[in-house]
Amino acid sequence: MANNQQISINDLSFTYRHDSNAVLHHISATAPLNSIIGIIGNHHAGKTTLCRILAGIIPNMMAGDLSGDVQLGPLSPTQNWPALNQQTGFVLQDPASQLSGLADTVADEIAFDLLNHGVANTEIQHRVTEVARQLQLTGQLQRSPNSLSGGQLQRLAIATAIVTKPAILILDDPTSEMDPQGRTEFFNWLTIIEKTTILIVSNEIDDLCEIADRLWLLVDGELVNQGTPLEVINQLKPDWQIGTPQVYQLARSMNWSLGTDLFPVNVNQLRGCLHDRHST
Ligand SMILES: Nc1ncnc2c1ncn2[C@@H]1O[C@H](COP(=O)(O)OP(=O)(O)OP(=O)(O)O)[C@@H](O)[C@H]1O
Repeated sequence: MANNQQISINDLSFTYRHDSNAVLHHISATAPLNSIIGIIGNHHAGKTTLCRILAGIIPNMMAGDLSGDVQLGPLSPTQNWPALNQQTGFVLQDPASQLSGLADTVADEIAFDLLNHGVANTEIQHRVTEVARQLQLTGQLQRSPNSLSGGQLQRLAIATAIVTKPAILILDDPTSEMDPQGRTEFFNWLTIIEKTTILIVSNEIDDLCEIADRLWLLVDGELVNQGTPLEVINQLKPDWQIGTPQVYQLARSMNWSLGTDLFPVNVNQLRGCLHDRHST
């Protein structure tokens, strides 16, 4: 039975039009709304395809053979896409491709969707200023989007996605062009967004293990595991070829396990583990 408080994917399979092989095979997964879900996997595992389905781009804008069921709370990408679309911000792998191309300045680009929604001017200015501050674009507001660096473009794409305050944020590899400091700041910032369900594809396994409530692990189009980062990283199989966080590598090499025989995957867990060792 559908649960209005969770994301649930039930026996989802998908094949792109004109292809004979399925990209996603019988995927079933759940997670609570308002949590952070990291989607990880090997090369061409189907992570982007899953994001497109969650955002409703498949099947509403890209065709193919889709079976199974997807619910994001009360809404479904196949049955209630207009309503879901209104509540969803999506950041594509290629940030430039999601900009309007019509705005002269970064400020206008961020304001674009708000203008289309008929939001009042004072509110638009307030939100643009706030989002630019959060994403460190304040100094770029009067520049042309065409003049931005790759990392700044990614931040602009994120700004345009969050300025409408979506309840669901789907981020497909949003930090690939950011420098390490910008990336860490971005991941930290995700944890302070309230009342938002965040689904994020990323190869930055260290950062994901710091912030994600759950990980979904895709290998060759199959969901091979889901759970907390602690569970999923400790249950990796070598032939899946998934990178592990540095904390985990260090803890394994030093044999610093948590009481449960699991090795820590983030700094807090490592701290707890070292504290327990010193106090026994
Ligand atoms: N628009 C499309 N039409 C046909 N096939 C596609 C399309 N987009 C992706 N594919 C194929 O689907 C498979 C999964 O691709 P997808 O981009 O979803 O995986 P991914 O895990 O995000 O990949 P990456 O590791 O490159 O980020 C690949 O074989 C890819 O070639």
